[in-house]
Amino acid sequence: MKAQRLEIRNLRSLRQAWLDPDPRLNLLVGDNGAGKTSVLEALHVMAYGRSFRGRIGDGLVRTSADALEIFVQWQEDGQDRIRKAGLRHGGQDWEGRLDGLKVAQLGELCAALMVVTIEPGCHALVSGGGEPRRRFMDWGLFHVEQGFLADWRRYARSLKQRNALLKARTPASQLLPWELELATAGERLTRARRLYLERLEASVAWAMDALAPGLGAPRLEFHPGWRQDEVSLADALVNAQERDRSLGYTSIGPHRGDWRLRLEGLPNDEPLSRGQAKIAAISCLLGQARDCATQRGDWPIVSVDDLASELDRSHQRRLVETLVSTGAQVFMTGTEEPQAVAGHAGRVFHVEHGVVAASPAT
Ligand SMILES: Nc1ncnc2c1ncn2[C@@H]1O[C@H](COP(=O)(O)OP(=O)(O)OP(=O)(O)O)[C@@H](O)[C@H]1O
Repeated sequence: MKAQRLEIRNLRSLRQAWLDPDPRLNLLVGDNGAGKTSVLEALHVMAYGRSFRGRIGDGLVRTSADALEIFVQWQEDGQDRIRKAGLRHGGQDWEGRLDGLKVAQLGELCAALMVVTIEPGCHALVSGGGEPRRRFMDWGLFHVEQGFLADWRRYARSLKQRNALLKARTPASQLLPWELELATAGERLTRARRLYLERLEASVAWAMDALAPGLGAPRLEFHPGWRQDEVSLADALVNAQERDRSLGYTSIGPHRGDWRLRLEGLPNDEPLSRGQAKIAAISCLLGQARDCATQRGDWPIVSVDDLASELDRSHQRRLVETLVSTGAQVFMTGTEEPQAVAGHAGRVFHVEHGVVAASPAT
């Protein structure tokens, strides 16, 4: 995917910004607090319905404005059709348009535009809690597996119902229909997640080999969220009823599913440094982008916020060269032009006090 036009209004310090990006590497340069990350947040919001720095309601709308506005025009690789998405979001209320038509759900915009964001906090993907890893799996499946979203919604709906009944201490017989629904959708979700991670391993290995061969071959170890090797989800839910009733929520199932990155170069699971964790996480994200490209014939847009954060020069160079070799469109921020980017940037944007200005690449 190649963004041809990006317009942003009232997002943090950006009152109004327009960018006509290069189809390859775009560099956003400026001092701390200038508004570089906010440009990447705009792309991320359109692709995920939230920022990588929190929800839209949590300070994304410019102080004194009612709502932020984002417009993206892009073309999918190998397609003539020009696509356009617009979003106006006030933190609660929102309006979205896709190719000129009003959308009923934010998910329609998220399904259209694929963006993979590499940001300073992304090391949490390998060293943090399960939530970002579940989102990672489900984002990949959402974009490459038809039918996954329907199963995911079915699961989320029945989980909500079961939890409400548990809280109300409803008799076990009334839980059963929801448990059946939960188990059917949950087993399907789990099968899709397992197959996805098995396939993804090769793409993560490709990225790891390019970025940090010393860490060795990766293995993505799947945890379904219950003892799937011993019992079906339907039986596990019945077995957990007593405990869940006292807890007031469903304690097992795919909503507790997870995966862990295991590295051949660290056979005893020695802890990774922050920089190593970041490189490992970047490898997972790049692997995911490559899997999308293989499955859909179209690379997602890749955003890299603060290239220099946690990465030494050699890893910065490896990352830039790997990204350039894929042909993906890349947006990258830095307080100055990183050495690793020299000669690669198609367009440089200078960001100062919330104003974005393009200048020819040097
Ligand atoms: N809701 C808001 N309204 C107005 N300004 C805001 C709002 N939220 C944040 N800001 C301002 O926007 C700026 C943050 O911009 P951003 O994080 O994009 O900068 P940056 O160039 O990426 O900085 P750094 O290099 O430090 O990461 C800060 O100056 C901050 O005070």
